[in-house]
Amino acid sequence: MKISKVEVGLVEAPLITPFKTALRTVHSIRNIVVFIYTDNGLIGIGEAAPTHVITGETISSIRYAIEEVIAPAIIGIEIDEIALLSQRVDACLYHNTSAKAAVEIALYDLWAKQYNAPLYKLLGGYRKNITTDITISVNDTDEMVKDSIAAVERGFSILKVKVGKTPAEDVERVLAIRKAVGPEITLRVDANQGWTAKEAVKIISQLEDKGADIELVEQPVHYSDVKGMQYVTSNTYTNILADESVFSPKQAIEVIEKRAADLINIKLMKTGGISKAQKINQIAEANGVVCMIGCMLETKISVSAAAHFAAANKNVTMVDLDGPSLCSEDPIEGGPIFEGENIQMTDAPGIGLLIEAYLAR
Ligand SMILES: C[C@H](N)C(=O)N[C@H](CCC(=O)O)C(=O)O
Ligand SMILES: [Mg+2]
Repeated sequence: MKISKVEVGLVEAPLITPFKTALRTVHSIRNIVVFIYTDNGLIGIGEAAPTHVITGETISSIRYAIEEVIAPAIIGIEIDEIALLSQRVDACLYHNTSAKAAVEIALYDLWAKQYNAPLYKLLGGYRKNITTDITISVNDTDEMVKDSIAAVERGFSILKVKVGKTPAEDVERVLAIRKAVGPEITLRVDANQGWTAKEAVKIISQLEDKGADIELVEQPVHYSDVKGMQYVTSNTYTNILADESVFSPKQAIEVIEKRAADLINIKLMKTGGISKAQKINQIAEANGVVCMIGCMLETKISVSAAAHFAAANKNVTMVDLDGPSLCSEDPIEGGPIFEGENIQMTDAPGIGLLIEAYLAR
């Protein structure tokens, strides 16, 4: 079963409310979708999010990378040579991790379909259900409190609170949300690189002292400031989660060796797909570091692949796969079932999406 054709298109989905972080504001999702065909008629699907502020990629760069560079490197190869295919995708160009992820997701979708098995079972099959958090965009405190209450009313028990845009107001923001949602709700805080190391220590210490009861703080400082993150990690009690600082297995090793963070956020759009995500998770697990699976602004296509990766791996204990929950419409049917905070795996082959129905629309 050989790869015969690679096609690239667009997938669009409106967001319920604008998505705002310290890095950007987005009003609707517009991502690349990739279809990979085999000579016996199977189709694999993948998706790439153009998160230029984090991966440096745009719609045009992803399209070019897939059509002009990655596709020629994989056409004609047998789908069961999955390690060779991953190596080809990785080696044919530098960086461009989301473009690589879209292709690798489609390849793994095909690989599992070939065995008529759901991908999460072939990757390890550790669990059938996972629980995602939901993002609260950074806004004025009152709006964030309102959004947090609405998220809890939708059934979410874990909130990922975005901060870092106006650091002087961040303690007030988080404390107001804690007061509004009560002690039972888990709060994660994501600064998206918005603080300096000293600011981070001051803000996190105040949150600790004032009883905000935060589960973790994600990427407090600039992605390249590994020493700064180490300073934050060693001068606070709260768990620090590395996000933008870890794209590759090598960066994971550096962060772990330097004790620059307590936890690692793995995203397929940063790793270039599933094979490197597996490697980072194994490195982390061997060093006693647990991982989060995260996403960019992604639809159910690539988030489904991330859910399969998370369900497969015991060491992935935290889930931030809220892309579909942030959208007012689902672009595609099938795949894992997203119901509020619960994501339930199914036995459908591959990542489980109904590609033919999507293409026929
Ligand atoms: C969507 C997800 N919950 C999230 O917050 N991801 C961000 C980056 C997303 C983006 O800017 O597209 C993160 O974890 O930093
Ligand atoms: Mg983050």
